[in-house]
Amino acid sequence: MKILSARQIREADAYTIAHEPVDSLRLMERAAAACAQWLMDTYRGTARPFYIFCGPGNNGGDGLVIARLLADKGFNVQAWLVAKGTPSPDNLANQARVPFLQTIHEPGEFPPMETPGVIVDALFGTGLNRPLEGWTAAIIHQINGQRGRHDIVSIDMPSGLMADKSTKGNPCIHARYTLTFEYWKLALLLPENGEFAGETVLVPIGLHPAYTAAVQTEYHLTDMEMIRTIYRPRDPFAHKGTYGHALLVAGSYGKMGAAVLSAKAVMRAGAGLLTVHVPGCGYEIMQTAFPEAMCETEEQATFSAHFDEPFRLRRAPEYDVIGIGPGTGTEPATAKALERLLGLWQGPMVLDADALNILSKWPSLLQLLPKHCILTPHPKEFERLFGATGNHFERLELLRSKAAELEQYILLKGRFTAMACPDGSVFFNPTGNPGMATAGSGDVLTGILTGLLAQGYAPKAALILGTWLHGKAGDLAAAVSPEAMIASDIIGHLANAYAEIQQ
Ligand SMILES: NC(=O)C1=CN([C@@H]2O[C@H](COP(=O)(O)OP(=O)(O)OC[C@H]3O[C@@H](n4cnc5c(N)ncnc54)[C@H](OP(=O)(O)O)[C@@H]3O)[C@@H](O)[C@H]2O)[C@H](O)CC1
Ligand SMILES: [K+]
Repeated sequence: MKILSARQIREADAYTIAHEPVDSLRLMERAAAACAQWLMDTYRGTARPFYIFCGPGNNGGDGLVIARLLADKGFNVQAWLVAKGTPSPDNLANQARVPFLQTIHEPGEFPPMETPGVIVDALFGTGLNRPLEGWTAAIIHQINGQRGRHDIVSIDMPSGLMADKSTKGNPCIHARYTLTFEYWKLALLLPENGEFAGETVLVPIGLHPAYTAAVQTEYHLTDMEMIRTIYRPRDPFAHKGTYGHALLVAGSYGKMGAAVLSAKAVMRAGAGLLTVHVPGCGYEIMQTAFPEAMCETEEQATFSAHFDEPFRLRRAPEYDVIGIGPGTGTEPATAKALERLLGLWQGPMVLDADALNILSKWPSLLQLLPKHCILTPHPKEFERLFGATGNHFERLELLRSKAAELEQYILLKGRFTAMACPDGSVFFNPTGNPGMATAGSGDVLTGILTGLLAQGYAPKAALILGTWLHGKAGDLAAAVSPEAMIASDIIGHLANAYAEIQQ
């Protein structure tokens, strides 16, 4: 699913009006009707009144139409025009059709709204072109002050957020729900805005599909159609060699759990064969905890500078992919081992956790990486690798530029994990939940990605499919209890996540 900028959304709007028998007033009617329907479906039977705040532009116009449609259906509705600036023509036309419309001229006129109800925020949408200040900012603060008593539902965007620029630190509505039209907006996917958007609901309003098909965008949200295109069903004549041989380098004294979790995920993702390379202290743990994996060891409790000996150059061609990092530690000897490994190996690779921490301690190693590896930092690891940024739009830009410059796939973990590709495109992943913020969750993702690469998925396909599977399995695990779920539960639900693709 493409993510469009505010400018592209305006173009989609204009294209639809030019190529369909629909004018802008009717398009507003369509959008508002979809919102009114959602509000009725969600709040029917609650007897909650609707308090609708309308701005001067077309977002306010949507609010006016919503007010009329809800009132026509017999709901208890009050609507206010927050009057500043010249209204748009479609806004003006709809003002005349809401006889109960009142006007707020200054913050002192903010209404009492005694009965707990639903505040509809239709102040500003994708037309917001500068931060809110002065008395509009004061109205925003007053609405936010009502959060305990009323649900706040924002139309298209929480007022105060710009669709594709940072508004960090500026006044913004804190919505419980955001009903956004037709396309996801970049701002709704970035963590700095998570507290404002609440739960985002995508509301189709019938914009012309030809525009969407043709428009070029760097940003995408993974959807089921994409996942079904990537997923390859198994060949009935397959044998274990068909699905590749992965090498996982993981674990150290006290951190063998990371290696075990990651190893299980490699196999559950579908790899044919797995060898796990662990320090000697982990041999029995690995063989006992996960007999499906082969295990090779070295003497030390961490990886030694002689890592290339057990790994052995002559054996390198046996492997289809190497996953490295979970629980390895960042001892200088382990860094040396990674350096040697990079001298031996130029195939597919996943680098996570301590492998990334080693890269940030010794950045020259970044240049030794084979092209098109997958790097999976969480925000702190990302910052250690590439530096801090002022806001999450800047961080996204840094992610994109580093993926292009280094010719690597870089996955930045978050609610909507962002996956940057060397060609400049970025895919956001919609699956996952806060229950996955639990120890070992990242080790499982490393295993899944390694397992998919082993099977011959290209890095971009493995990245998009693997991240989706990880989040989906997490969602299935969290369905029982997000608090009680642990990383092993994600592995336990991978089969069901695959089953969702096949439905
Ligand atoms: N996507 C679609 O196809 C459809 C979208 N709809 C709705 O339309 C809005 C976008 O409407 P638009 O009129 O372009 O913009 P807004 O309503 O969001 O805001 C414009 C008005 O706000 C003023 N403005 C902008 N920034 C500020 C600010 N910081 N402080 C105060 N006022 C501000 C602006 O005034 P100017 O002074 O800049 O001229 C405008 O008055 C979209 O979000 C949807 O809700 C359609 O209804 C259906 C199709
Ligand atoms: K809004």
